[in-house]
Amino acid sequence: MSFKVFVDGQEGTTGLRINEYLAARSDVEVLRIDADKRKDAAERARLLNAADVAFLCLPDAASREAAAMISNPKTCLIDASTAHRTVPGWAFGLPELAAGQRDKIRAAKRIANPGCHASAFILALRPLVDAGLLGAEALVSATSITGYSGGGKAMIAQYEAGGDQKLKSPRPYALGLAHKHLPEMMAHTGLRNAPVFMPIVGDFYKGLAVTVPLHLSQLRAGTTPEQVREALAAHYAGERFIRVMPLRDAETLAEGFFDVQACNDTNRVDLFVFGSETQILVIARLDNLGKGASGAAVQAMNVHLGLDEGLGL
Ligand SMILES: NC(=O)C1=CN([C@@H]2O[C@H](COP(=O)(O)OP(=O)(O)OC[C@H]3O[C@@H](n4cnc5c(N)ncnc54)[C@H](OP(=O)(O)O)[C@@H]3O)[C@@H](O)[C@H]2O)C=CC1
Ligand SMILES: CC(=O)N[C@@H](CCC(=O)OP(=O)(O)O)C(=O)O
Repeated sequence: MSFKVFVDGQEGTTGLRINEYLAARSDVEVLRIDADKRKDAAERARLLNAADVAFLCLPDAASREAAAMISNPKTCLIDASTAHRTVPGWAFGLPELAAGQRDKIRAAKRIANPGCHASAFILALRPLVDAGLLGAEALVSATSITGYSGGGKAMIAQYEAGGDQKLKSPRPYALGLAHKHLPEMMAHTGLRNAPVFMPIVGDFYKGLAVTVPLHLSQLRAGTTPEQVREALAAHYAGERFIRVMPLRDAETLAEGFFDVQACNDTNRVDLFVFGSETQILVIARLDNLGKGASGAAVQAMNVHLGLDEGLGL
């Protein structure tokens, strides 16, 4: 059996990558929109409603518009934008989030794909909240180092034009402390306070690592770095796309520097715990266009349709 799939926003960064994943598959038929009609509402509505699964790889406003165009009750939407990630009635497309999340994705006709920074942050902290090591009232901070493809076509063009000296060094942003991923970071970790979150974009195409620094005194009394690592390993036991690295990963420590790009071209998330007697760093690394966007969207489709979750990588 072949499923009909439509990518609304097929010419964009996330849409193109989804199409690359789908091109290798014989179990899906991709419905294409003519390039000159890709913003034609009637043609988009026709294809959205002809699809078993439609990916929305659009700015937030266009995603909301697309969602309102659906009249076919069988069409499942997987929205890569920020528009629906904490909206009731939309399942959060992160199968590894917690027990039961796959069932929600299977049952839903509306799936919100997590944001790239948010996926890494949530996967690093949700197990610690669930295990009672980190209280829901905890005040945490996080940084994220990301490649420039996270900013879509406009940012890619800016970096690839070259010549602007400012773009050569890493650039912290979201300095208004209101990054658009904060609501989903809170909603899906269970943390009641927004983290102090500072993303940093660098002069490389893709790859992302979120770091959460914690004093052990912020965790349940007596918690050790070993227990933090164990909580992550227990939460993700059997998850094919999540790798919990050994405590104080020797290879990284020997290298002396953290490689933000080592999950590129995979759908994997690597979780690290580095620690001293009093402090830890929890780091989650992913490809912002893999598990941070397009890979995650295709994985969610596979879960929804009851197919193997592998992406043929
Ligand atoms: N890049 C990333 O790493 C990630 C992106 N996302 C999210 O995914 C969504 C898409 O992002 P991304 O692919 O990076 O963005 P891009 O800017 O690369 O692509 C967006 C595409 O949408 C098209 N578009 C805009 N408005 C409309 C409309 N009304 N109807 C049809 N098509 C339209 C654009 O057309 P045109 O070609 O004319 O500009 C463009 O091709 C965004 O919401 C983004 O926040 C999520 C996770 C990661
Ligand atoms: C470098 C860069 O600008 N990154 C984007 C995040 C891209 C992403 O994954 O998130 P959305 O799906 O929510 O757009 C940002 O920080 O806003």
